[in-house]
Amino acid sequence: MNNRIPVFILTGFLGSGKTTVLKRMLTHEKGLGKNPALILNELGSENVEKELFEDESMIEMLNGCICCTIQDDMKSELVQLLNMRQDVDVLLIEGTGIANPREIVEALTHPDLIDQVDIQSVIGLVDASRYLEYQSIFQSSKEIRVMLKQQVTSSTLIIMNKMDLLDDKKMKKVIAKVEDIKRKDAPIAFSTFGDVATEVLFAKRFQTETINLKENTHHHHHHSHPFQALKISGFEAVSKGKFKSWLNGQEQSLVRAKGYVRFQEDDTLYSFQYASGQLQLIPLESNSETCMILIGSDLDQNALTSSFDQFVRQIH
Ligand SMILES: Nc1nc2c(ncn2[C@@H]2O[C@H](COP(=O)(O)OP(=O)(O)OP(=O)(O)O)[C@@H](O)[C@H]2O)c(=O)[nH]1
Repeated sequence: MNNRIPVFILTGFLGSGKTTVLKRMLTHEKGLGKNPALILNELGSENVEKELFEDESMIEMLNGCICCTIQDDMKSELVQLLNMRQDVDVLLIEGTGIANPREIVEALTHPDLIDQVDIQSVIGLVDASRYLEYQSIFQSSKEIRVMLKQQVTSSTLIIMNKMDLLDDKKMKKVIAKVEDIKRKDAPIAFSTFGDVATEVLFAKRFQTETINLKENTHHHHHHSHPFQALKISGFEAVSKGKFKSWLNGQEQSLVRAKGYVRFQEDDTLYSFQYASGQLQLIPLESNSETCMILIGSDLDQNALTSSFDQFVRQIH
């Protein structure tokens, strides 16, 4: 008898589209009358995307990264969730943009869990519009190249996302690079906003028994991530134009930003997403405090806060 819960792991660099795909998967599963549970692992100290998943069974894991600091927490919370919620019939896990999915696989194959969960697929999102740049901008950082490579090589399905943001020539280059390192049996699906066919998305592509992580990939080292997440919160309504140009002006160090912002123009609270140099705003009916989570490499909190003050907080 096999009643292990199917698990899908979503991996991919910061802003590549994991949450976008996760939402599609949730909608699909719920449409089938299933009861999905989620594990979201955010880098910042607050999960600003919470409102997207209000009705779900969710374990939030903040302030860390599944792969190094809270792997054990994930394991014990998951055991607890599965004991408490006998009705969960599919589990979706989204790692942070800098998680090594192999470590998530490692946690899921722990003796306490292995009999309860059945990994279906490691779905790797690639931001096609930024793949080449990330490799070249960070040429000096071996860690980033290693991280991107780990995510691609561990994936059993690659989703090349953000196809709307690049031309054919660049696309060919990205495909060639990814083809070069991915698993031979991992197909590539091309997408815009994660619009991948559900048969492709939900196919079982992972065989727990054929991957021996213990021998190959587990390292008990304390590596430091080259990324940080900074939170700036409780600021006044800002000018929309200034906010955009401030974000664009941080191009050097800022890879990703998200949070809640209020604009002087209409005094409405927006949930914002900033990735690939693009700002997306969704108006909310909520009184949440404004906050910004900035994710990037070698961020200087003081410099960022004071520059934010200068450019955005000034009310003229
Ligand atoms: N233009 C464009 N934008 C996209 C596409 N897919 C996702 N986005 C946007 O990119 C931003 C980041 O997408 P998410 O799904 O939140 O990415 P993520 O991988 O979960 O990001 P992290 O939380 O940083 O790990 C959002 O504003 C999305 O709406 C796409 O195909 N094209």
